[in-house]
Amino acid sequence: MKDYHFSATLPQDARDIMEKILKECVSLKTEMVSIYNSQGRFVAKDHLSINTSPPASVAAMDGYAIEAEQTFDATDTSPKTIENFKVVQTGESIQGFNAVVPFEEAQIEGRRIRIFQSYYPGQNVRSKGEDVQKDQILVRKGDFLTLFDRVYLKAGGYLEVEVYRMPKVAFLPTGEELVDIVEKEGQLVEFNSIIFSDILQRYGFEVSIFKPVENNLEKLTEKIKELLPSFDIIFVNAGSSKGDRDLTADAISALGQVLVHGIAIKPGKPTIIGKVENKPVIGLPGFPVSMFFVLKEVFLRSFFKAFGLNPKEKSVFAILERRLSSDIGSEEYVRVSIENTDGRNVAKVLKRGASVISSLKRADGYITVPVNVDMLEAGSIVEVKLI
Ligand SMILES: Nc1nc2c(c(=O)[nH]1)N[C@H]1C(S)=C(S)[C@@H](COP(=O)(O)OP(=O)(O)OC[C@H]3O[C@@H](n4cnc5c(N)ncnc54)[C@H](O)[C@@H]3O)O[C@H]1N2
Ligand code: MOO
Repeated sequence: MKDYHFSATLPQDARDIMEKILKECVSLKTEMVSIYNSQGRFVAKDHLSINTSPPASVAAMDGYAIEAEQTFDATDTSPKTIENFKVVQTGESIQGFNAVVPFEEAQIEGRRIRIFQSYYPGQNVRSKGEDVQKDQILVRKGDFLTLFDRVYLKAGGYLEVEVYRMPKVAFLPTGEELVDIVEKEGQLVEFNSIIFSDILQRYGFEVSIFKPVENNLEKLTEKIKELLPSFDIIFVNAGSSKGDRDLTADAISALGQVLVHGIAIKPGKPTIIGKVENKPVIGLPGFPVSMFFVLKEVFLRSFFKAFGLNPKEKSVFAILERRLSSDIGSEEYVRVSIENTDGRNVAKVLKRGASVISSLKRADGYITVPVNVDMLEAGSIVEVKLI
């Protein structure tokens, strides 16, 4: 008889198992890419600056390069006249001088200039190395490259950067009801593939989306087998719970091993972690919201940890608008919108159903309620991970 029950693995245990199989089965190669094509990639080694930027002290204004000391005590009523100066344009070296008087603040008198105030050394100057010093760390191994990391790399002398090649991942939806456009009763639009590709492409994974497979054990098993040689990780979507037509766990066991079926998280409980021919095969729940959180909080969190990656995700602190209750025994992800009221961030809890994408559309982020917490009081400060 089919077993309809699940035991749920604790979330941290499930993440540890995921991390272990990722380390065992996946290795990240590296490649050199142009700085211009490096957005959204993880750096594969520490990059130290080759250059100093600016390479010399340069003018920050168009004007006269001077020695600041010669202007000390100059005022409107007792100006100073200076003979030793050089006309410089913004960005030009001020070698031999230490300050710049903008054209509009001085009067030229033949080969001399008259100054009406004192200037300090370094005034209107971009000093040598003020932005980047030679040999300083520009980006660290594992850093997710942001726009300004890349600007910094180029300023520090790099035109190419060594990054990780992220795994090739397959997304295999299951269910004969899934179509691109609904034409008859019983059909539903397949949209989880958009969530999947967006979240993983954001971090540079090479994503391939396949057409839905029907709920047939033989067909599903065949399809997984066919994909194995070409991909590093296979994600099967839906069919993860224990309905009569939920076959993902059976297909994985037929080919390899199911290590986890059921995690104490909400939403996302029916998640499957498996291994076939030394490749991770992961069963994601069919509900879009569940799939989203499993990808973020189980798969990606474990992946980043396994390979020492820093995705630079952002979170903000907010005040919880209303008391929030949660089931003890599961780690719950609660979607919230953030509103700024009287200069303070207030987190408003949105609908909690796992099948409603409208609540994700409205959400700015989510709160994680730990396994052993059943209540967060109104007014408590919560960390909101931004979506
Ligand atoms: N008797 C039980 N039923 C359910 C349980 C349970 O413990 N016992 N768990 C529920 C929970 S929690 C979740 S989450 C879902 C997980 O469902 P499955 O992974 O088995 O997925 P399906 O039942 O096949 O699909 C659920 C729902 O999502 C739609 N779907 C599936 N794939 C896509 C896609 N690619 N794009 C858009 N929509 C998709 C599918 O049509 C279904 O409507 O199970 C509960 N049931
Ligand atoms: O685990 Mo389901 O994902 O709660 O809705």
